[in-house]
Amino acid sequence: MNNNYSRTQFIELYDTTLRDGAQTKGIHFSLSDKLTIIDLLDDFGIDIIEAGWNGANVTDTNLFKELGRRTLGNSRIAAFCSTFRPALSVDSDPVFRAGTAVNVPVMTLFGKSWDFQVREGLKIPLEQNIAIIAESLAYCRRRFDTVIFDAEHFFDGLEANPDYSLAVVEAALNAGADRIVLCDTNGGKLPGQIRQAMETVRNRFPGANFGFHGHNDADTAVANSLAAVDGGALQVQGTINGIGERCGNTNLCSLIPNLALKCGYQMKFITPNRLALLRPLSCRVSEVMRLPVTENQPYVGDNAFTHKAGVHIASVLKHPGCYEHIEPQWVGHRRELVVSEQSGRVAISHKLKGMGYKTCEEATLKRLVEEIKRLSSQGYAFDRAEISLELLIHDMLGEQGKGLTLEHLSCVPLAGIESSQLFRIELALCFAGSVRFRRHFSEHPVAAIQSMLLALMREEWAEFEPPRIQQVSVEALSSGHLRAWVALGADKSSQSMVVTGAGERAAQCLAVVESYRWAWLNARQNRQQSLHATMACSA
Ligand SMILES: CC(=O)SCCNC(=O)CCNC(=O)[C@H](O)C(C)(C)COP(=O)(O)OP(=O)(O)OC[C@H]1O[C@@H](n2cnc3c(N)ncnc32)[C@H](O)[C@@H]1OP(=O)(O)O
Ligand SMILES: CC(=O)C(=O)O
Repeated sequence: MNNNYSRTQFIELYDTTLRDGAQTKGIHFSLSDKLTIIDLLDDFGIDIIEAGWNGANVTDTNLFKELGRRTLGNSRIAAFCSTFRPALSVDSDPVFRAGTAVNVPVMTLFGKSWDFQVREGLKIPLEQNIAIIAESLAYCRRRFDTVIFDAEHFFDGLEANPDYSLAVVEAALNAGADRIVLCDTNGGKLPGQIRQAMETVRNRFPGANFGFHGHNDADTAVANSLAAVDGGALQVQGTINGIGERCGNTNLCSLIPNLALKCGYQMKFITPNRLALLRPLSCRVSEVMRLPVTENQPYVGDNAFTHKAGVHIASVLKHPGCYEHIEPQWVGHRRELVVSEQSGRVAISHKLKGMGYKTCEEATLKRLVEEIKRLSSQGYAFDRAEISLELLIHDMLGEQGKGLTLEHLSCVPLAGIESSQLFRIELALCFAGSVRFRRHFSEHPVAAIQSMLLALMREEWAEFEPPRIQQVSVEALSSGHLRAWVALGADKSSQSMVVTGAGERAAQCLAVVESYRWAWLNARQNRQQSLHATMACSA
């Protein structure tokens, strides 16, 4: 494995998490969410952060007011807006006027570069669209340090009517655009097509600066971005975790390490130390978006360096390079080896060592492997249930009764959230004195409790009593109380428990969790596990 930072060319990173990312179904940024993400991107070392569209919604309007007063350490802020609308003018289009009335260094305008879109979307003559683009860009040229033109649907346009698409690019360059960003707006292109198109524009406009904006509808956005860079694009646009309209945008969490580690491109701020902030960045942005990072997401997902197959684990323990393409710490991740029905003796022996067992006889090891496979065939899943696995191992090695302790639980309203509807809930479970399970949830209390209960069920409990946990739901009552159901039996109605929490919101959360603890104790009484809770509520 080679950590290869060798090329001298700088690639400019343009993040559109807060603009194209905000176009994702289910994602809604508040003002403080946007400010938090801007700080994270700035610390990480993104060159340009597209913050939103002034005037398009209240949050963005307030955001640009706030941004006008701030300075960032590394990044420059871009505002996004369309060219003025055909029936209006630079002076009379209120959307264009508001969109460009911002105190930021970079202005990005998007315009049509596909004749079909001009005819069908704008319903105007092709020449008029070119005039609108030129005039809108010239207006911005006089007001901003950097002006970027996003040529929407450029690749579709180049295929359909190359003369027209290239004429749009020429007009944008002549009007003073610093970068022409070629957009695969419908996200259907493949790397070979992007490479060829890049060659065409580079030959036609030598010396011009191009960028690439890719969508992931054919699952090729990252590959297309790499092809664009290889073809001469100096700027790449994308989002954290690949969010964005429809199937999303180029995932910067994959693209950045590919550019740095695989292709040897340099990015102004992305040193090896900064690259090691990639996974924390991805997780933190996810947390702000209240969406989990997809587990199998390359580089940053939970499973990116998780080994499950017995054969893989046996080799990785000899040399990680046998089944890893880079070292996890380069992107701020860690290696994980999990035990399951896919394990052999090596994986389980490794687990035993980690638990402090110095030796284990071959016959015992074999018995453990067989028992794990037997239980797995009944629906137990140990790869997500480390503590359950450890309880089983202790039992089988004659050390029953080692306690499982709920050590710490706190529920704190998140500072700086204007709605004050969000809580940060922290939960730590200790087993045999060391913390084995820790989770943070930053959510509305109802959602947070659901997540917490489901996580507990999935990871710590359900494996021992698979049929018994049927459903958990939490509901906010109009009285301000929370009501929780924990359905314990095969027949959901017969053993469900209803608990109503009272008091302050944080205390309500704790009341519900306490009720869950009660359910847990009842469900586990046959196993005689002890559960002690110390709860702290700092609300
Ligand atoms: C490729 C991309 O991802 S572009 C992303 C664009 N982002 C968004 O749309 C999110 C934010 N948008 C909004 O909040 C609203 O759409 C606004 C405030 C921008 C505009 O709202 P409205 O004025 O009510 O217009 P509406 O959204 O209904 O329609 C968009 C208008 O822009 C026009 N338009 C679209 N592209 C362009 C362009 N490149 N140049 C000029 N006008 C354009 C459309 O033709 C349409 O006008 P029409 O109905 O007269 O044909
Ligand atoms: C500009 C943009 O978001 C697109 O063309 O997809």
